[in-house]
Amino acid sequence: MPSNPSGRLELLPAVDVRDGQAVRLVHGESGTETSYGSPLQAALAWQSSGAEWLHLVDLDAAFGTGDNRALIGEVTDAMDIKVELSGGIRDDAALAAALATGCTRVNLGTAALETPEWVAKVIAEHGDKIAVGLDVRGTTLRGRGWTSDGGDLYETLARLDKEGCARYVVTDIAKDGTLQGPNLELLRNVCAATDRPVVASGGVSSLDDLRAIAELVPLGVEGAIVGKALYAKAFTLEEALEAVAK
Ligand SMILES: O=C(O)c1ccccc1NCC(=O)[C@H](O)[C@H](O)COP(=O)(O)O
Repeated sequence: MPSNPSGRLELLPAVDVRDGQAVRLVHGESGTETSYGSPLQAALAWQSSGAEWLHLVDLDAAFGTGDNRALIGEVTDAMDIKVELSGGIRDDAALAAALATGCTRVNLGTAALETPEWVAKVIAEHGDKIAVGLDVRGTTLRGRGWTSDGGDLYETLARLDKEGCARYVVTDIAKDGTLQGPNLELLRNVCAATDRPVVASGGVSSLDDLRAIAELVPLGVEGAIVGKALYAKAFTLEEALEAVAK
């Protein structure tokens, strides 16, 4: 089901923060960081290039190596555009801190695997301010910064659908940060299994990749997160927005 009335694929440039720096990882693995400097400067650059969304990740919170909460708050505060916050949001305190930044929505990952009752409760309380990140290797979900196994993708999806989850952010970890192209088959399969909108994440390498994801909008893909390709200057955000404009 198309969720985006414009029929246009939304783009979410990513700023992943580790130890106060904007970084990119390969396969989401700690220790594979390439640093790209100030998260605030990166976010402001995407905003001035015309982004409607920012996908902002606290990698330290995701890996359990601390957090960048103050910096994440500063970046979110500086944005006039919509912000999706991800990374380590696993309890009431972290969720309250994330929502208090004024972000548009938060992305829960590990919690959906380890504390499903809590996730059902916050979905009921906060509706579409909550998305769930389905981070997979094959069809096995991964949690804790993608370091622990968390069950079957489609069983979890069916449970979350029943609980009223508004939206899913689907990442093929094997593709993430590799510039190898998105997993279009996975996106098609997830769209076939749920009527909720899907945000695609991981692997985008070219404008043709974005055009291929945009072809899936009628199936239910609403947006695409773009990280490494923008930092590696494979294309500009302006070119990306133009490529998916209807
Ligand atoms: O989102 C998370 O919580 C997360 C946790 C642990 C490792 C990575 C995590 N997110 C990574 C991203 O969301 C990337 O920014 C996104 O998939 C972009 O990928 P790419 O375009 O391949 O750089």
